[in-house]
Amino acid sequence: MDSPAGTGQKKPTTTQIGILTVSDRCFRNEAIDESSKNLYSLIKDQHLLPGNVVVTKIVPDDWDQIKATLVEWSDMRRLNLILTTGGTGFSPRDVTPEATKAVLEKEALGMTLAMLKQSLEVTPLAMLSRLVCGIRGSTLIINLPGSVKASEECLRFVSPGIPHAVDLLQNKTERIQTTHDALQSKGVEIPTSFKSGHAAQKDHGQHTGHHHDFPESRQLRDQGHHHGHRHHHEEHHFKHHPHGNQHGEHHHHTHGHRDVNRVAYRPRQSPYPMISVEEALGIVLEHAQPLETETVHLRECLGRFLADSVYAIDPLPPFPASIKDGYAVLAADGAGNRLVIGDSTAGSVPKGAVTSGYCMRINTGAPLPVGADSVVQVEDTLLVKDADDGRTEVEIKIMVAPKHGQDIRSVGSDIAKGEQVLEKSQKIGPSELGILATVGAVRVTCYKLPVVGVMSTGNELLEPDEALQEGKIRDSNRTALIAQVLEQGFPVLDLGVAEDTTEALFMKLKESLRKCDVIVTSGGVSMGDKDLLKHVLTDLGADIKFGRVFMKPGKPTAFATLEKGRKLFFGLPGNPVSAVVTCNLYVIPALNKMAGNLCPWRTVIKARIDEQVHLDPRPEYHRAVLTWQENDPIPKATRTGNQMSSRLLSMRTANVLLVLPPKSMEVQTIDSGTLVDAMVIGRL
Ligand SMILES: Nc1nc2c(c(=O)[nH]1)N[C@H]1C(S)=C(S)[C@@H](COP(=O)(O)OP(=O)(O)OC[C@H]3O[C@@H](n4cnc5c(N)ncnc54)[C@H](O)[C@@H]3O)O[C@H]1N2
Ligand code: MOO
Ligand SMILES: [Mg+2]
Repeated sequence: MDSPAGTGQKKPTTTQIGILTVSDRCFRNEAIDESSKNLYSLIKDQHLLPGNVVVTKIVPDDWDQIKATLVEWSDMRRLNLILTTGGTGFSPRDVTPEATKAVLEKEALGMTLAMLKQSLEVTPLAMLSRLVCGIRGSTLIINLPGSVKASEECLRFVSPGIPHAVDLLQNKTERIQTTHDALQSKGVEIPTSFKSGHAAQKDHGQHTGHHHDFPESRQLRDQGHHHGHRHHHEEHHFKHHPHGNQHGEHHHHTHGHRDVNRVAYRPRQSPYPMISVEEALGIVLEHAQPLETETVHLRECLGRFLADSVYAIDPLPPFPASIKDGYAVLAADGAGNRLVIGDSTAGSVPKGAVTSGYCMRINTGAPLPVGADSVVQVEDTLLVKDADDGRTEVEIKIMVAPKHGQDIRSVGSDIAKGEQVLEKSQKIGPSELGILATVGAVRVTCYKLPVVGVMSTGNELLEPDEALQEGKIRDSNRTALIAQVLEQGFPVLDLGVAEDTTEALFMKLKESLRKCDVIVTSGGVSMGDKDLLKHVLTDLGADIKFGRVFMKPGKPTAFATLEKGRKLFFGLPGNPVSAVVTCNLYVIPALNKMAGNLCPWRTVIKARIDEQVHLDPRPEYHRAVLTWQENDPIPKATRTGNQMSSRLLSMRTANVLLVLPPKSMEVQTIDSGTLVDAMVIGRL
């Protein structure tokens, strides 16, 4: 339903605005969405606000749809401003404020008050407006009333604060960078305190700009909001070009691309909103799509997922087969003596027919002879005489069940002709392979397996077979991650180690993208000045979906798609445990989904912790070993000692990750014996 409004291709640094109309009637086309049109015109034609309306949408007064759009526009489209109109009143269907609150990370009460205060001066009925304003990630969300008049009034009341708010929500670095460039463009000389080695190298070629780190003045700048003459510059600057000039051009913002070599400018706060594990996994699985299919020989498809259902051309058994070793008889003959007229052995076709008074010896799996309708197992017979003329007589000691077919597998009783024997998306294990063999399906259509490239990053890394050197450590992540992916049955490419330079990373990633469907790196995704991956990804045209997850270990995990979503990139944290844990949580489910597995989630079972655990402010994944006691169906979970994210020993023998909730005001510890969720990551 998104109608991309204002499709003029502006530079992406313009303030991006979305207008969300919440109205059952507009959604059902029973009313024209006048408010949205008016708001759009106020921004586009009357320039009430700087920026571009890049998307408008109408949703019904439905909590979920409002919420989903707000989340998508904030987290995925990363809009700077979302204006909702409608659904802020007292009628039963009015839920916009509630849906908005559900997605806000911080409320912006001042804006709400600004609108309500001035609205109340217009009419006391404004007290019935329940609108809400706030922040999600770096997006400002403002509820406006539904009517054209009230929504225009409120936008006018709140608009003076929006440009500044939007700017503050952008990464602070932009502010510092902007002020810095603005001052420089005004010819204000900024003291050069030092050129960092790398920067110097860079400067050497281009002599552009200076690489500075001026802690004291930056300190002033950081506090620039409250005092100091510099403030006026900033204030003046922002007033003058709040968001570039009227045409939305940007003079100073360098939103998209930051010069990562200006170490002093590295962000002080991550620009990536912290999202929950559930959201992160949801985003990963949304972008992990099943690959194309291919035909694979029976011998090569163990562990693969079927791309088509498989049917039986023939019935099984194809003939009525005996279940026992004994004698084929007519049930009607009941108990008594019989002359044996021959035998039917598996693999042969019996000659002759069984008639009343006669029987035929038969083996398990052998075809039932014509005329016979039951089999009596040899244990229920006696040899009467074995004449030397070959005429053998046996006594059938039991009454054969009146229903025909005793101890016979009728034609198709195991698999009927035309029956679906395997379903699309089913995983092919040993038994499924047997079924494929049964029906003669030796050429199997499966989903392709994603080719996974694993790369480590970091100047500190040595190969496992190298002796330690000053300041170096051995690379354990690549070995562990490759093994995890192999263990899941996916083809893996070892992409080696990229040292901490944008060039090295860029080249390696570009090269790897040609060969892999999925790239898994570890290291270089947190806040360090050598944590360059996220920048390089931007240069590669990646669409970074998230860069921080509210979890421990694994907080700085990054996920991106490349080549229009065809390739996935996982930037796992460098800490060895964080890398292995996040591979379990995000990479393995994604690979499974790409390989055609419709249930890619990890299995979570209940276990009882055997000691008191102190909770962390983040949801934590403790490594543990499950064991079963004879009298307790619930397994016991024993943790693997110190859970530091760097301590790979904590992964040793762990077969589950205990999913522990974050610490809260009410609960700081979990007592021994408590039932907790245990995500299965190893053999139980
Ligand atoms: N100022 C902040 N610093 C850090 C934060 C933060 O929020 N603010 N997050 C911390 C958390 S949490 C994690 S996790 C780590 C992740 O950092 P990176 O992903 O950038 O990883 P690196 O810095 O490259 O390395 C971290 C650590 O792991 C060692 N390492 C890296 N690669 C390997 C490998 N292949 N084999 C073995 N060991 C490896 C590396 O030497 C470091 O000791 O960031 C925290 N910092
Ligand atoms: O998130 Mo980190 O992996 O806790 O150390
Ligand atoms: Mg780091």
